[in-house]
Amino acid sequence: MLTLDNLIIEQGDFRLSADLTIPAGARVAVIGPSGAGKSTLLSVIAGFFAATQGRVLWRGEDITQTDPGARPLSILFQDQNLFPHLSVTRNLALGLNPAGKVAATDRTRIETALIRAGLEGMGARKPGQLSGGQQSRAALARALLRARPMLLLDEPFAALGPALKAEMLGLVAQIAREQGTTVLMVSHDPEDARALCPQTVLVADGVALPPQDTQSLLDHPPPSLRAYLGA
Ligand SMILES: Nc1ncnc2c1ncn2[C@@H]1O[C@H](COP(=O)(O)OP(=O)(O)OP(=O)(O)O)[C@@H](O)[C@H]1O
Repeated sequence: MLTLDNLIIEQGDFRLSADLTIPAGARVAVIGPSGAGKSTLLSVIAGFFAATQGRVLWRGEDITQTDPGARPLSILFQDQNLFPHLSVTRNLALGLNPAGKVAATDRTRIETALIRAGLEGMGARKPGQLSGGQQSRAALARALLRARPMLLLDEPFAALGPALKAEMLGLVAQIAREQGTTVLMVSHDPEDARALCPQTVLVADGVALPPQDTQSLLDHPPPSLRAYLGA
């Protein structure tokens, strides 16, 4: 269970509050107007940005001051996921061990993760030698390998075509089911939310609301969401 306990997040004039709980193993979309604070909220959970007030708890344990690398989560962005100068295998190895040494047992696990992500035999390539979709797969393979309890997704598949995006979302859902992962996914596409996330956190008007049913939220959007959806 992820708890955001009376969080106040401030950034210049921007202010966002969040007081909510996400059950362990839930798949939750984070949607709301541009600039509402979705990415900032994920940054606070990941530990890249400190809230002004309040606490972040995982399974009741206060992780507010925990270093990003020691938090029980992986995060995927639209870009900046892979180190361009390292091979795919070494990029994945960094997910297992920050020193990046590839032990023999790790090699087997890495190859298995690559196969799962549809990248068999591509471990020696640099990210620049992969297509955009293959780079997304490699980043997802690294998250799969890390097997952290939480997966934060910040529009990671936005640049992909519809078929590839659907495939990647399917892979996320499969991994999340198998590993019992709690998924929080920022998306600008309501259909992504419907496809992957039964629950949604609406971020609008300075507040991140507790998760609510995705279907009924999108079918009956409040005014703050209606304008954004163009509904
Ligand atoms: N470094 C910064 N200093 C001050 N304000 C910032 C900074 N970075 C972002 N902001 C502001 O914080 C607010 C939240 O930004 P954030 O990127 O979290 O929104 P978002 O909901 O993810 O937007 P989008 O959907 O457009 O990606 C915005 O109003 C933005 O202008």
